[in-house]
Amino acid sequence: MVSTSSDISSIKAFAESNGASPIPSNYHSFADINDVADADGLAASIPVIDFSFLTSDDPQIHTKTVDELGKACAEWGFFMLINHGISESLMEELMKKSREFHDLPMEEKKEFCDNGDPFSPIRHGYREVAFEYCEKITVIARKLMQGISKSLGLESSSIIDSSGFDSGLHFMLVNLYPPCPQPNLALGLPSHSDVGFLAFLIQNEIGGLQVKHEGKWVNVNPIPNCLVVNIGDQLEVVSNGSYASVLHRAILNNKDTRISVVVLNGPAQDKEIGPAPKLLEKEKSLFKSIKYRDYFQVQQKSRFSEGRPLDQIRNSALQ
Ligand SMILES: O=C(O)CCC(=O)C(=O)O
Ligand SMILES: [Fe+2]
Repeated sequence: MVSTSSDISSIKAFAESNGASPIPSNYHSFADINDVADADGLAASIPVIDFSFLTSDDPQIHTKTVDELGKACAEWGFFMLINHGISESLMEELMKKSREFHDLPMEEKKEFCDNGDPFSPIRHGYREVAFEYCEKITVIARKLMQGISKSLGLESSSIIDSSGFDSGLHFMLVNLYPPCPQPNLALGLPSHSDVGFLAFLIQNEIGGLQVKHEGKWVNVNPIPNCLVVNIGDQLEVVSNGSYASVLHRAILNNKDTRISVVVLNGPAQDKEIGPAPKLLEKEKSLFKSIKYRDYFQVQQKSRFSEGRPLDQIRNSALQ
């Protein structure tokens, strides 16, 4: 259920206290709720990338995996990453702490908002676990960005260097979806694409993520312990549209609470991000260059609206 931070409490309280009654009409989602997933067969063909092959010293294995990565980005904008090296226990601990955070009394949660540094008041060791996990994700993201650059025919460090990735804006979202008495009337998160280069998602054992593929919603049933990785808007821009930032959404169920943790990696805020110049030697530029900070504002304002935020920086066909 989409909400501002001020009404998160009411959704959770509603789910906990009054779960059997109809959901308030302001949570009804009319846009694409009836556009149900009808392509379960496709779920089996979601690409799987083996991270240990990408980082292999064997040039043949590495090159083959770079090709597979490029294909996954071009055809799906999305893949499951296995053998990424993050321990099962760290991922479990992160999910546990995330649940504990959502279960804190509202008063205690408010301290997170009131304090300028969202991490400073975190109790129960959440900060340490979240930092450790995010650091590991950033190392993986860096390697993937190198592979993705190569798959586009660019130098491996090209996107990292030109975007200021190493001082980039990276952040973590922790989503909680309580059981919804009428999951056919509401969405957990409406269709959207993510800002930045790559988004990494893990979830508890409850499914709900769907991606749009060839016009159809496809259920994503992650392989245990894999990272679900999707392309964000800035990679679509840098690749000049070759790797589209995938539309995805979260659906609800009426039985179990679902949690997902998403880490987004992106450029430095003051960097102008546009299509890679080398690609424009042979192609027309599909996007205007814009500072990441400014795009971020655009994206936050229109994230769940009808048109896509990327449309606002798309060059018109007439140009
Ligand atoms: O919870 C999910 O499956 C999707 C979360 C998501 O897309 C997001 O936080 O941007
Ligand atoms: Fe997302």
